[in-house]
Amino acid sequence: MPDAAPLLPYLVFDFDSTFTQVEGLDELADIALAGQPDRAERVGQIKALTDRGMAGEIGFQESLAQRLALLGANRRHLAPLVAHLQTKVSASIRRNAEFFRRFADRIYVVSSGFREFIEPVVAEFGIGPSHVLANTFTFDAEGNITGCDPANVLSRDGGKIRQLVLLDLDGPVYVLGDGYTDYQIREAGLAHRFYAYTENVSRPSVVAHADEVLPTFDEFLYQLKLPMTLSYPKNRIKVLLLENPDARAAELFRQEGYQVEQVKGALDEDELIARIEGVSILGIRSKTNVTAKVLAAANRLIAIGAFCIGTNQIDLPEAMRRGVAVFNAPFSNTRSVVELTLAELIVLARRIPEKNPKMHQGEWDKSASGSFEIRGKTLGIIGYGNIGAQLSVVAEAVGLKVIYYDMAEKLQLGNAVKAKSLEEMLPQADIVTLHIDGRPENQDFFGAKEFALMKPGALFINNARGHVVDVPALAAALRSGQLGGAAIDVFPYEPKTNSESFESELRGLPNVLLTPHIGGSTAEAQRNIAEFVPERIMEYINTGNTQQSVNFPNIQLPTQQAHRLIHIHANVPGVLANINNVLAQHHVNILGQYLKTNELIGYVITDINREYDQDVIQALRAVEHTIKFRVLY
Ligand SMILES: NC(=O)c1ccc[n+]([C@@H]2O[C@H](COP(=O)([O-])OP(=O)(O)OC[C@H]3O[C@@H](n4cnc5c(N)ncnc54)[C@H](O)[C@@H]3O)[C@@H](O)[C@H]2O)c1
Ligand SMILES: O=C(O)CC[C@@H](O)C(=O)O
Repeated sequence: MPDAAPLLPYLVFDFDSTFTQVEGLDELADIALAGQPDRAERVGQIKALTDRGMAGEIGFQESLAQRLALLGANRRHLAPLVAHLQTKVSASIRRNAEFFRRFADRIYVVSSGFREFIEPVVAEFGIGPSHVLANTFTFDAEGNITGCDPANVLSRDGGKIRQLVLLDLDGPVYVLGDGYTDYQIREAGLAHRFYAYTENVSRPSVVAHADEVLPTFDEFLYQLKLPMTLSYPKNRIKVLLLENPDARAAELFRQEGYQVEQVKGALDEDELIARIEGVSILGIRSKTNVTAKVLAAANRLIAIGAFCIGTNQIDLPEAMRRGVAVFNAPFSNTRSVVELTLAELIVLARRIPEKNPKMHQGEWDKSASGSFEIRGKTLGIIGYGNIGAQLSVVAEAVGLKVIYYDMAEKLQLGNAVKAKSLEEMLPQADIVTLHIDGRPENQDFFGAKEFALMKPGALFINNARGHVVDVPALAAALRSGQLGGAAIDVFPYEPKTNSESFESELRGLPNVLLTPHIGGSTAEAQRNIAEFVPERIMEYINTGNTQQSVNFPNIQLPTQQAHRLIHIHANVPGVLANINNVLAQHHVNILGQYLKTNELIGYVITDINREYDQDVIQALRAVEHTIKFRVLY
């Protein structure tokens, strides 16, 4: 980017809750009052006074005098305070430390806080003492803080205004701060713009008066086209979370600085199309179908997070064609499904689905008829993937014999025996459980023919996907007694929200346990998923690494001191050569490059040695067959 120094206005920064995430005096009180019985109460009083002062409810001088009286601080508390504040610099300011060092002569920190702790904190950012305008403490002979220097204009009401008059800056002035006194500089005509800085605190009375609101410093740099560490402010990234994933997911995205919007249930195609514009990250579970039409309407979509294992609800090839990476949580709820399946096969073997409702109706039906132990029985597992294989181990531990069938070659665990076909397996199994994935080819995978091959009176479990079983055939097998019972957690159509009723011909059939798709619905699984998926997506957005993506070539390139470019293109010959020709024509040196392709797309991460200019970016975007191009940093 070109050097913006001559164009840069003077930037006047507030310190407390703007440059740093906290209020210096509040933190000093916390340190000074450590070990005192009334610490919490006094710190609370000091914070309340700070807030009232910042919101303009009481005069600054009055707020300061009252706070200092409560403080009881000493000179020896200042060193630990500084060390603490150095760890509390606002994230986006620390991220752009280079900007501060480069333009330090245009930056002033004007604060009603105290020079004793501000100077050492901002020094790390190249801002020298002459560009720090703040109060100074007064001390008694024992080093106790007694007050502040009354001669300093900043100790009085309207102090920041007077300070700006004294500064007499010879160019446009932009003020960035979280407090009312920062806005007053603009109100007094001493600044051209006031930016309400809300990264740490957002005060309605201040925001209401702002020319612009800045959720981060990146946003300021982006708006003014100034050099910045990120290529795009994180606060502009919109996340839409559907189907209520664990609250941790929204928390992690918000911590990253993204805007998060949540919808409790699933959305149908039209509803999603109406919401998807401007969304960069879409989070769903198993009930929202992300179709080609939805993807066509998604003008800013970078990634989709499936907060579950299954991804059959997403048009993965179309997402790929549009350069949208999809991530899921392939193992986070595996154990939960295994435990449910184990419980179900015991419960079905004891005909509990029939006995429990009878008890609730007052009927005592004590009988061993149709009940059996699972010890020594044969469990047939269809689909020996993550869930099927783990179930195999647990089932053997409780005395079941395991026979499994999978279309792919799988590592045989324990004493499990592989069946070459369903025809070989089904007549042998006392209980059959499905754990295949939901790919479209598996539609009606298990139907009348397969039920007929099972042992008469055997049990059937489907915790995989609803559409892989022919439900009318299942109902017929249950009614005829060919099946002794079934546990079903997944259905071809599932209600979108808890307020929609559940319709199925399986309702009311004997020894049938129906559950509302809760195989993975445990606190542990949901928490694991809510961490796993956002972490993968943020890693992709921040570094370009596609590790564990279900539709993108998986690339993991270590970060290095470089600028990183991400290029997604149709997998046709010559694209990489064209990218490298553009870089060579612009004299850009490649420090590292990795290309991986799959059947539809090519994905290239390129690390380059110097700041890119807009011409290179435009030329790279124009490379034929480009699907998406992103500059990461
Ligand atoms: N009920 C729930 O809440 C819940 C929770 C998690 C996962 N699931 C579902 O469970 C299923 C299994 O999950 P997983 O993590 O073990 O998946 P996985 O991908 O690890 O395993 C699936 C296995 O099925 C095999 N397979 C696919 N189609 C087959 C076919 N036609 N014939 C034979 N084998 C076939 C694959 O080769 C693979 O080994 C998925 O459908 C998933 O969506 C449901
Ligand atoms: O929680 C869900 O909606 C889906 C759970 C499960 O089917 C999965 O695919 O992980």
